[in-house]
Amino acid sequence: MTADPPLALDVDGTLTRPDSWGLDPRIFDALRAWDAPVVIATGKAFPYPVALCHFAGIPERVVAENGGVVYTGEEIFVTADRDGARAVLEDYRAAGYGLGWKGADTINRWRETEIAVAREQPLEPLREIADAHGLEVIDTGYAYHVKDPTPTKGDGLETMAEHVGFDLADCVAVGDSINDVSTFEVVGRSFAVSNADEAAQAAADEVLEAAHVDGTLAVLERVQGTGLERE
Ligand SMILES: O=C(O)COP(=O)(O)O
Ligand SMILES: [Mg+2]
Repeated sequence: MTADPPLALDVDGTLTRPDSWGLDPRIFDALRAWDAPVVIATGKAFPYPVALCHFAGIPERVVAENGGVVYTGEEIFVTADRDGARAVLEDYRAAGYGLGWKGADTINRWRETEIAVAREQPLEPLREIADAHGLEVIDTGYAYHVKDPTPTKGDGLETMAEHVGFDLADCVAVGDSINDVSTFEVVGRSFAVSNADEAAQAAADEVLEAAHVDGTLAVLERVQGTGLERE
């Protein structure tokens, strides 16, 4: 029997609706029907992709916080610490800036290894301060992430593949931004949705014609049943 290939899917810009914010509901059935490991690889804090898997009714296999936290469904790996990002935030605040999130900042509340800053905040001083602390700022198009240059989503995916027991050469990835480049570098087949940023488009094996979840659903249709032969 031919199986489906393992998947590594980004969330924002990749599983979301083209016209507005939030997941496109069509993705739930597609993920649930998938006959191979599905890894949600995101820059979002750990609980978000766990909840996505939970409500989609699929095993919880997540690479969160751009690789800082990996949950294989059995074991949690936290491979970065947050002290550096905290120090950057302190200096950024001392310079008169802030995180920029409204309400109780649920974006960062459960984040364990990095800090996300709203994109309305000034980027240059954040970059300068992060640089002075040996950290980087990546702009996903949804937030500025203050993080260690490693681990990356790709590193997290390697941990996942090793523990779940699939081959990354068989894995298909879809993403939309610079934080997906490391994913694209470690998988067998990579696709950037048409709304992807320059870095993701350049790194992907193929840039799709369709945007957001329409692009992702088109990939799923195309690669379904193209995994390894199984007994
Ligand atoms: O958290 C972000 O900024 C983007 O999230 P994503 O990696 O799922 O697209
Ligand atoms: Mg994204």
